[in-house]
Amino acid sequence: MQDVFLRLLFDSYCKVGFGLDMSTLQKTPPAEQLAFVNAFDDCNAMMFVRYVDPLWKFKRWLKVGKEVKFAKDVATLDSIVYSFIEQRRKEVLKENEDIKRHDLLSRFLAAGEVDSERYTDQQIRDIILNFIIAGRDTTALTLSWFLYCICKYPRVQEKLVEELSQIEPEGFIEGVPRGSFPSESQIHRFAKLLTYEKLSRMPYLQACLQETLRLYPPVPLDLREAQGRDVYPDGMIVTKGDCVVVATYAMGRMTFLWGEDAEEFKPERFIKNGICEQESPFKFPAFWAGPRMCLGKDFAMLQMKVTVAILLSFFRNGISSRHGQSTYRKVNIFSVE
Ligand code: HEM
Repeated sequence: MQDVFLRLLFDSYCKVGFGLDMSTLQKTPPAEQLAFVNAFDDCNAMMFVRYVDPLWKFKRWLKVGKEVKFAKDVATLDSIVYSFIEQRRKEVLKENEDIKRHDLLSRFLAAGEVDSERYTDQQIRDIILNFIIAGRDTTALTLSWFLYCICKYPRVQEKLVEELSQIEPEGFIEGVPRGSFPSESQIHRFAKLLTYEKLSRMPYLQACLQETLRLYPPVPLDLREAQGRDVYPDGMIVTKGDCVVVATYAMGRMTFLWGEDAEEFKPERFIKNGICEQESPFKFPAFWAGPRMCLGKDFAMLQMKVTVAILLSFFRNGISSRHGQSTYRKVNIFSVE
């Protein structure tokens, strides 16, 4: 499922970022799209290699090893992204209402029209790629761990499905033959019911996602370099240039923060009086805390809620009933060893 989520999120963020249908969820995506996603993934992996290889600059200068492939991948990304930018610039210049798009790229370019020196193509490339890098893997990994958790804890899955049944209390799935997959149009019809307001009124769904992020944060460690001397509340001294690591993964499992059941997947810990409470980001820093917090937090939560609502409303892991009778398709696609 992780691969499917990565593709889903890639398509989704490319749509929002560039206004493009990447179609990587298809069995055979178009060649240009495939070249883009492969170059994107390889560049991402190379960033980590550079992080741990102190000789990477030397290798780049010598044009040897992985640096050769990296340079090619960057060239592939550049040529594709710059052609998107050029295409959109032409559209924005036409000022034709019919083709006015709402993707980030068109918005940046339109803003640049007001003040033509505002963004260079390179800046726009970096903003859009950064948006996809920041959003795709984090959201896809959280969704993958979420599925793992609800398969491991069927009680939670059952409770969540019950909450999700409010979306369409009339039984949207009636008419779908038992044991068969719903059609695309049935899924689309259901997806249209998922308004922001409806999803905001689902405390258990929010709590399940928060609980997943507590136990399996997709950014498990975060680093900062101290700009000056500081003394921490426990007396530890940090001097200028020290590297400070915030271990978000470990923090999510600390019993003094979360209680003796810290290791347990228990969304109820966030629910108080029927409302899902937001923890202080300094206790729960999955999206970081302080001035450089994640800018895409609300967007990511919404994207995950929509995905979960659709998946769990149509596909479940061996749970049989809603209101006593199975009105959901019982398709065992999610199972945990
Ligand atoms: C579950 C999903 C996500 C998680 C857990 C997450 C987590 C984080 C974390 C921990 C940081 C701080 C990184 C650092 O400064 O070292 C961060 C920053 C950021 N995130 Fe996210 N993120 C998620 C989704 C997204 C999405 C969907 C977007 C964009 C649509 C996004 C955009 C950003 C941006 C632009 C920053 C940099 C903010 C700044 O430096 O001022 N994130 N995110």
